[in-house]
Formats: sequence, structure tokens, C-alpha cells
Amino acid sequence: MSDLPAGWERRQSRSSGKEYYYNIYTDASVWETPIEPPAGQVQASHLLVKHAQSRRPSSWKQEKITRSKDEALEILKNFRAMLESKEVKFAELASKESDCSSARKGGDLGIFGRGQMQKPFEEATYALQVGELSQPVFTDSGIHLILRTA
Ligand SMILES: O=C(N[C@H](Cc1nc2ccccc2[nH]1)C(=O)O)c1cc2ccccc2s1
Repeated sequence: MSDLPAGWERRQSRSSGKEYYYNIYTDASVWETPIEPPAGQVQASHLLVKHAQSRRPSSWKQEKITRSKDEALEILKNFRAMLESKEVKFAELASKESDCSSARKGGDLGIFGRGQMQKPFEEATYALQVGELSQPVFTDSGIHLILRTA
């Protein structure tokens, strides 16, 4: 049986009996078999809070984002406290609150290598251990919480 990347569990759907996969870090469930990223590549989920100075101050959540950068940081710090206290799971919170279109996938960005994401985001992700949640990370898109998942 192919072993799964760290953090993933194989489960059986009670309704369909089909096998699915559950990630213990994000609480995300997916049908497709998770794969280990190729050497030198990583996988991460994130929750993005945009602000008026974001490169694109608009999202699926809010057509015109007017909050200040300081307000965005306060909001994100509150989300981080909720995640740390296990009050809410990452995928659930990101799906409701992230200003990135990856919200519809619980914040999952998939596998990426160096040179693909904005530098502050890349550096922060590569510095995390698998399963670790970042401090707030600032990019031109806004302010992020990053959870490295592989
Ligand atoms: O750049 C994206 N979305 C932008 C916001 C954003 N800016 C980012 C900067 C670094 C990493 C993720 C980021 N997401 C938007 O919706 O305005 C991406 C969305 C998605 C969705 C699925 C997989 C990768 C990506 S990258």
C-alpha cells in the first residue's frame, strides 16, 4: 500500500463506502490520493486577509476591500488565536474567511516550488515545519497565515 505524506489518513466514506483522505493539520478531506511533493517542493494552505493597499483589493467575499492594513492584522491575529486554541479548524476558517480564491479549497494552494509564489510567502513557507502555522506574513496581496502541509 503506498504510504501517504505525513499528516494524511485514509478513511472510508460512510455514505458511499469510497475511500477518501483526511488531513490532520487542516481538517480538510479530499477524494484524490495525496502525493508527496517532489524533493525541494512544498505544499501549504493559507488564510489571506486583504486590505485597501492590497495589489487587488477585491475578493469573492468583498467586491471592494476598504479595511486598513492595521485592521487586517488585528483580524488575522484573532484568527490565529482561534486556530491555536483549536476553537476552529484551518480548512473551515479559511473557507469562510480567506480573501484568496483558494478559500473554496480550504486554503489549499497545492504543491509549489521556489520561484512560484511571492518571495515573502515562499520564504515563510519553506521555514515552517510540516504542520506548523506561521506568524502573520505580509505580501503585496495582503496578510497571510500559512499552514505548511507537506
Ligand atoms: O494568487 C492567488 N490568489 C490571489 C491572492 C493571493 N495572493 C497570494 C500570494 C502568495 C500565495 C497565495 C496568494 N493568494 C487572489 O485571489 O487575489 C492564488 C489563488 C490560488 C488558488 C489555488 C491554487 C493556487 C492559487 S494562487
